[in-house]
Amino acid sequence: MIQFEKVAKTYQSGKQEIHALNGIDLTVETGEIYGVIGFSGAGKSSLIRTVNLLERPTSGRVLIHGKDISTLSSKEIRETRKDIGMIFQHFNLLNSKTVYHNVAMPLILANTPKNKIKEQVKDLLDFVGLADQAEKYPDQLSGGQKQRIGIARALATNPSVLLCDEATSALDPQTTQSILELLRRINREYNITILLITHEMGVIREICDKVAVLEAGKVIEQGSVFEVFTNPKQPTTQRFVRSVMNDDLPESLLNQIQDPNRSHTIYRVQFTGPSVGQPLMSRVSREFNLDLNVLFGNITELQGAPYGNLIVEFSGKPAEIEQALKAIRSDTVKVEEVKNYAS
Ligand SMILES: Nc1ncnc2c1ncn2[C@@H]1O[C@H](COP(=O)(O)OP(=O)(O)OP(=O)(O)O)[C@@H](O)[C@H]1O
Repeated sequence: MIQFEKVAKTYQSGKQEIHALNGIDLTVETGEIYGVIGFSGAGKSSLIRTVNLLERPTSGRVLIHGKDISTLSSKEIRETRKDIGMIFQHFNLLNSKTVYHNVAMPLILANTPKNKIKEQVKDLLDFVGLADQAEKYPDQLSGGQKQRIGIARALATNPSVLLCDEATSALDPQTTQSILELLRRINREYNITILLITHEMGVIREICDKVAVLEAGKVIEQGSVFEVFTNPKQPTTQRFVRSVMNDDLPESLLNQIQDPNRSHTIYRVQFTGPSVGQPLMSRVSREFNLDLNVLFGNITELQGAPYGNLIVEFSGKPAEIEQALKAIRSDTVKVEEVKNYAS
């Protein structure tokens, strides 16, 4: 478990103070994949770097498995660092060393016997799918392969926590997908807690259990990925969710929705879980004698559960529309009027 308690970080840049983190409270439970998202400068790197003391908080505490890391002795810090692996956007590999040597490095530093190192590096390279690349140098590998080496190296000391600093930001979408799958395997098979930072909401949707949105050094929204994606409250969160939920309407429809003189009312209908796939709209249309015009619709999967999203134009008598909305709404179906789609 990782706990941030009122964590603040202020940098001194000449005479100027930069408040990168302004009182972060966040708990990452053991076994979770927790994503922190934010635009550039939000404070993501500063936050993740406090976990392994690459940065020390100016105030507040970071606890790992209940222990305040700022109170540890140098020996305890070395031990704690072995328990926390980290991977980076630009991989941070030693280009003058072979793949084998890069992965072996943390074990060499920990004075592990040579035959054990050999055995462990073989297992790690097998796990990341690069057993046949041991004698190559990083420059001879693709970005995805380099990140796999970074992951193997991070796992060498058997950590219980893995920190991922924009680990897929330098990779193409297909390679990103395969690295995210590998991270999910690491989490599921070894029960390693993963804290990742990213500016890509797709990464959060793909593998995270929980998400926190960071803005100007503050957590502005947090919760399960399902909750945050289906009901984003803050404008910044809404922008991030929009960036991946792909419900952009064509320009002509947007104009129609935003026309203050339009006579029909437009609603967003969100279905979750068992309600997805039921012929609710056609039933309501028949029952209440309404014309329903579906302007947009998609079904996606969030954390293994289906989630449907429709933008529907309702035309009919206001009293009947009101009745129909009442009939549609339930625990798993949310309806709200779309007043300004672009906002
Ligand atoms: N060592 C430093 N000295 C001075 N200011 C810094 C330092 N590191 C970060 N900052 C500033 O702190 C703020 C937060 O930076 P940080 O790198 O944590 O954000 P970020 O969300 O990770 O951004 P990015 O995605 O661009 O890396 C920024 O204004 C940045 O310029």
